[in-house]
Amino acid sequence: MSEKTTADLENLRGLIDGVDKQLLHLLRKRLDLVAQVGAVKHGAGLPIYAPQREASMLAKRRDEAKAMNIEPQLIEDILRRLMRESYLNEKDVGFKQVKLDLGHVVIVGGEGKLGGLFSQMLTLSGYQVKSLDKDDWANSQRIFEGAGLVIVTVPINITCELIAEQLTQLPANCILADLTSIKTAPVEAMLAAHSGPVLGLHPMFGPDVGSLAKQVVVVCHGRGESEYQWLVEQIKIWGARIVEAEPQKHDKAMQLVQAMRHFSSFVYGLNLYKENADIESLLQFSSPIYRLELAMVGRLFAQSPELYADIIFAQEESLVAISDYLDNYSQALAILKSGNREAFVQQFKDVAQWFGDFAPQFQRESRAMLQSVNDMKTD
Ligand SMILES: C=C(O[C@@H]1C=C(C(=O)O)C=C[C@H]1O)C(=O)O
Repeated sequence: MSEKTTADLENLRGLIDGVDKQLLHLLRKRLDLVAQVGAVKHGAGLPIYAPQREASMLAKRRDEAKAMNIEPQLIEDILRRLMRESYLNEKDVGFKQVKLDLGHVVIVGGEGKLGGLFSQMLTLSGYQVKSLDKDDWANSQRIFEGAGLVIVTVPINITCELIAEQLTQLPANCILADLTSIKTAPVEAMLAAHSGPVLGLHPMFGPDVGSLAKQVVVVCHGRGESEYQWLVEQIKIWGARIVEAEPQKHDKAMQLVQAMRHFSSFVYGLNLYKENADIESLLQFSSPIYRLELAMVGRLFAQSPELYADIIFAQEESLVAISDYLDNYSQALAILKSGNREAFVQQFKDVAQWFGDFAPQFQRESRAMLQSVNDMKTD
């Protein structure tokens, strides 16, 4: 059945359609300007992401919106979405090549998704990239000859063994790097296998990001920083933020951020499966936050089980973090079973106090996310 309407309504809708078309023309104009910005940045070697320019632009537009009686958050939302588009469009122009006399790059595991992304970014920056995968080891000698950078991005459980067995004969000045999501053991293995420059990298994002703008790449220094400083600069030009970390400190954080978090998402999914939950009807009854949570858990199961097994099994110490979680769950459940509402409320307050200013900050951030979850609804 078609929706009801009136002549007046249709008239107004015609006018709105006209305004929306004008918006489209303005968007085209903005995208063309951004493409020019991309070309200029490419020439000048400037990063794709300019946070200060963004902040000052947003502040001005918010003020102007207020003066025009427009909700400032409306223009901010629109501009942030447009800026995301800008990063993708700027990327297509390519990036300045920081190191001109490198020789070629070899990506060990280049057929993997993350390897593919780095291969694309390096190619867009003018480097010659060769991929080395399972079937290519017979030719590895030839592929490594003249290489200026070798990036290892293979499953965690074979990374150290592969480095120790296959990467001992690299050219002396070649930089050896890895993208593994743990850092202590791979960096040690690289330092032992190769006498040249070594660094550990951990991109804190999945291969489906589209652009590296605002994404974080962790850098663990190994040896010969001055030799690989250009690579760090190159990654910054792609728009990423660099966070330097000691490998041990990084790995400790991963026990909570990755192993424990992914494991609890896994159990959440496992529980829905065992309860034979009806996702369709759960979604119908779900508030936006529940939908977001379900999306976060559900997306895990759209990915590779091996990848998550690798991440969760990577560090034995993660078992402690995961067992602690289970203990805390049991203790909280005991409070619930005992019907001690007071104790629950007290613990809630303790945790809230510990979160401090982060709690209201997370509430603000999630409000915007929840609103866009709601915007996505179509029926
Ligand atoms: C267009 C630029 O690049 C990026 C995109 C921006 C935009 O779309 O307005 C603003 C700043 C940059 O992060 C720029 O630097 O001006």
